[in-house]
Formats: sequence, C-alpha cells, structure tokens
Amino acid sequence: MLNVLILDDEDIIRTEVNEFLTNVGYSVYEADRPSRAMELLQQHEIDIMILDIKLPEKDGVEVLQDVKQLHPATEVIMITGHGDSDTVLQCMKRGAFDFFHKPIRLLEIRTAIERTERFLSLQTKLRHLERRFDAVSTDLQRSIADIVGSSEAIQGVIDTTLKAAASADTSVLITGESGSGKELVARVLHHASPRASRPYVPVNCSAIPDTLIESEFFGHRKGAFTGAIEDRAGYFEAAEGGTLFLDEIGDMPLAAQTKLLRVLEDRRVKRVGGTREVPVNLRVIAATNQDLPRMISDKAFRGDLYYRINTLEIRIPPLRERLADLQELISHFISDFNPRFRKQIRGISADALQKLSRYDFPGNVRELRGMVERAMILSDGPLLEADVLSLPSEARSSGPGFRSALAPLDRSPDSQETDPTVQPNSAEGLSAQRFQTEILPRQLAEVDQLEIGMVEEFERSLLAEALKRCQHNKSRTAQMLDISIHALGRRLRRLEMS
Ligand SMILES: Nc1ncnc2c1ncn2[C@@H]1O[C@H](COP(=O)(O)OP(=O)(O)OP(=O)(O)O)[C@@H](O)[C@H]1O
Repeated sequence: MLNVLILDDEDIIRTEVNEFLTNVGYSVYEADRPSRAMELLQQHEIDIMILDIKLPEKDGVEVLQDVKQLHPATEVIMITGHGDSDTVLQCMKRGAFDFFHKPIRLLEIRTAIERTERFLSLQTKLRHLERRFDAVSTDLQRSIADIVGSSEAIQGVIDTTLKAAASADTSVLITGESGSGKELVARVLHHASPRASRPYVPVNCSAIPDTLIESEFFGHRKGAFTGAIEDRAGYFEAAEGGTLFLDEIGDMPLAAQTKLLRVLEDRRVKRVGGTREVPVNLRVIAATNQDLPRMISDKAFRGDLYYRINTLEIRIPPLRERLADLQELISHFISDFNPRFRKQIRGISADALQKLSRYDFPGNVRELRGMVERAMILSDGPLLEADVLSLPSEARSSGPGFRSALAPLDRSPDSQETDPTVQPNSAEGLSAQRFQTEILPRQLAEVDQLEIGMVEEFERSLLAEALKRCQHNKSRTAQMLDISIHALGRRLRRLEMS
C-alpha cells in the first residue's frame, strides 16, 4: 500500500482528495504548510506527494526542491493553476513526476497516482535486479578468485565448471583427492549458474549421524520424535531454487542413498512425521574423494544413484599433477597469513621451492596451506626456508616418516590405518608420531582461532610441549618438529625460552 502526502493550504481540497484516495486504498497524510509536510516526510516513508504551488511559508517550487534533495525516493505530483506554463517547466526541471491543473478532477488525480505507482514499482524491481546482479557477479568473481593457479590443469577445471554451470538442472559430480579444492569448485558452479541468487547449501554427508540423516535432509514436523520441538525444514527445502552441495557423498549410508535417489527422481519431499509432499526445485552437486565405481561393486554405493548424480563429472587433478601452481599458491597463502601472524614474509627460497616440488602432497592444497601456515609461525627471516617447511631431506623424501609428519589435518583414521608410513613402531615412536600427526596439526589449526597477540604465546606452549615430550633433548625436539637444531635454538632465544 502506497503512502500519499497532500500539501495544500485549502482544507476542502485536502479533505476531498484524502477521502477519495483513502477509499481506493491508499494511506493518506495531510499537511497545510511546508514545515508540517517536512515533519511528515521525516516520520513516514512517503511514496507520493501531491504538492500545491501557492502555499504559506514558501512556494511549491522551493518545497519541491527541498523534497527532491532530502527525500529523493518520494515522487512529487504538482497542482498548478491555469496559464502557469513557466512554473510547470520549472517543476519538471526540478524533478516533479507529473502535474495537474486546478480545479482538481478526482479521476485525473487517480490516473496520475496510478501512473506514478507503476513507475515506482518498476523502479523497485530495477533496484532489486541491480542489487541481485551486483551480488551475483561479486560472489562469482570472489569464488573464482579463491581458486588460485594458472596451470592448464586448473584453468581447464574452471572452464568446464563454467560450462557446467550454465545448465541449471544438470547434476554434477566433482571428484578429486582430499584437499584438492572440490568445495571451491562447487561454489563457482553455484555462483556462475542461473541459480546464483538462490541459496547454496553445503552439506558434509560424513558429519551427520545416521540417526539424524533423514530429519536433517527432509526436515520434520513438531512432535515427530523426541526433541522435535518445532517444525523444521530440511536441506532439500532450504536449498529451494538453488544448489544443494553434498560433500563426501561416498559416506552417505545406503538407506539415505535410496531416499536421496527418490527425491532426485520425484522432485518432492515429505518432512518426517508429515503427510504433505512438497515439490522441490534444486540442483544437486556431489563431491567425493572415494572410488565410487569400486564402492558400487563392493555394494557400498548404489549404482543407480551414481548414474543419477554424475550426469557430468569434473575431476580435479591432485596438486602433484599441477606443480606449476605451487609458487602461486604459496605466495597466496603467505599474503593471507602475513597480517594474521604480524609477519612480513616475502616469499619462499629457491631451494625450499625446489624441494617442495619433489614432494607428492597426499593432502593436496590443504596440506600445502598447513605447511605454509606452520612454516610462517616458525620462520624468522624474510623468506620461508626449507628447514621451517618441514621438508624432507633427500633421504627422507621417499622414506617413511615424512608423510606422517605432514599428514593433512583432517586425514581420516582409515587412511592412516592403511598408510604403512604412519604405523607406530615403538612406544616413544607412538607419542612422537601422534604429536606430529594429530596434536601438532590440530594445534596449528587452532591458530586460526587465535588473536594475533596470542600467536607468540601459542608458539611458546607448542615448543614447551615438544621439549617436554623429548625430555628437553634439543636435537630430538628439533627432529620431532622437523626443523633444524639451529632453527630451534633461534626460536628458543627469540621467545626467551633458552
Ligand atoms: N586452487 C586453490 N587455490 C587456493 N586454495 C585452495 C585451492 N584448492 C584448495 N584450496 C584450499 O585448500 C583447502 C581444501 O580445499 P577444499 O575444502 O575445497 O578441498 P576438498 O577437495 O573439498 O577437500 P575434502 O575432500 O577433504 O572435502 C581449503 O582451505 C581451500 O581454500
């Protein structure tokens, strides 16, 4: 409903116009002088103002000027006398939307107001579209910029992603090793698609307990089970119109796979405890680092679901197949971490880079990011050197130990079990190894949460913990932290721990 303000010093005109407009459904305010009109404009969002020319205090042309300056969203319709062509011209120049002559004909007013109303609604739509367009394009720009790398391999991935984005209903399966950037690609896919202005709902299938999976995906009605204290929409409904990203789909239990398949086929969902089915309109993007065809032959993944979700497959090559991106990625992470750690590290030494490029990065970009983060905490100079990067010495690069030292932070327990390089071989080995593979990476991940001023404190406690575990033997501590004994000494002195 539009708000209309009438500014006229003639009571009879105000009353008549007010009655007429109120009857046809507008909300009408009246003012008999400019100062009162300005007060009302302050207090209410006035869409249209009907403004007389001849007024006490100041004339209508001046009032028009004030209104256009202070309340540009308010459209003004002027009431002018006959033969006032100069004034009409002035008013139009100053932004009046329309005008009509006295004596007023109510029907004329109504037509003028309806015209203004149509104009206002078009303007609102335009503003809305502009906002959406801006938001969509910046989100897309930002999500593409998040994918660092100029190698042919990664550019190929971005090209395919943008092509896949165009067909808004096609299911896409993103495959690639852990930490290779599948989530980043899923975001680009959404933001570049016609569904970009609608929700993007990422779901990590491995993080939902089996017992909750149905209500999380389908939602529930109040009272459907203990704890269902109110009606809740599930992921399918939350992603309405947009994209549902199912990360780690290989971890979805078989029963849930069957239900997912049904939704993809019927495009309808029913909340747990509910009776009504509601239609859903969304695109599903799934991602996995597992070998789904093998899981199908092992009966751990449904073949029919697999064919349903991989209408199009985007494979992200592991980092070791695109080492051309290494330097760019390292620079990106360094500039990301510099302000957080209050450092001014300029880059990486040629020697360290060369050694890194011989590594196979089982944890891919996530692992590289963790390495850079850790090295930056430990680094004292302007360049990241091999000793703080936990790089393998030539002898260790292919031998056991190195992988475990750099195990990605979120490596699954399964992968560690099957990885012969992380099998503990002694009690001391167990604690040192656990410190390297679990405790240290977890603590490093916690750095993300720390305030800048706490970084030194954190570093100090990390070193104290490592020293304690090695009975204060410096060379063993350095070995455990994968840094040289000199680097350890420098750090202890800087932190006044020696
Ligand atoms: N090309 C890249 N440029 C910049 N950062 C990247 C790139 N690829 C991955 N990353 C970073 O590496 C980390 C892991 O990426 P992401 O979560 O997308 O991997 P993923 O393949 O989905 O991993 P998972 O299989 O474990 O879910 C994130 O911090 C991400 O920002």
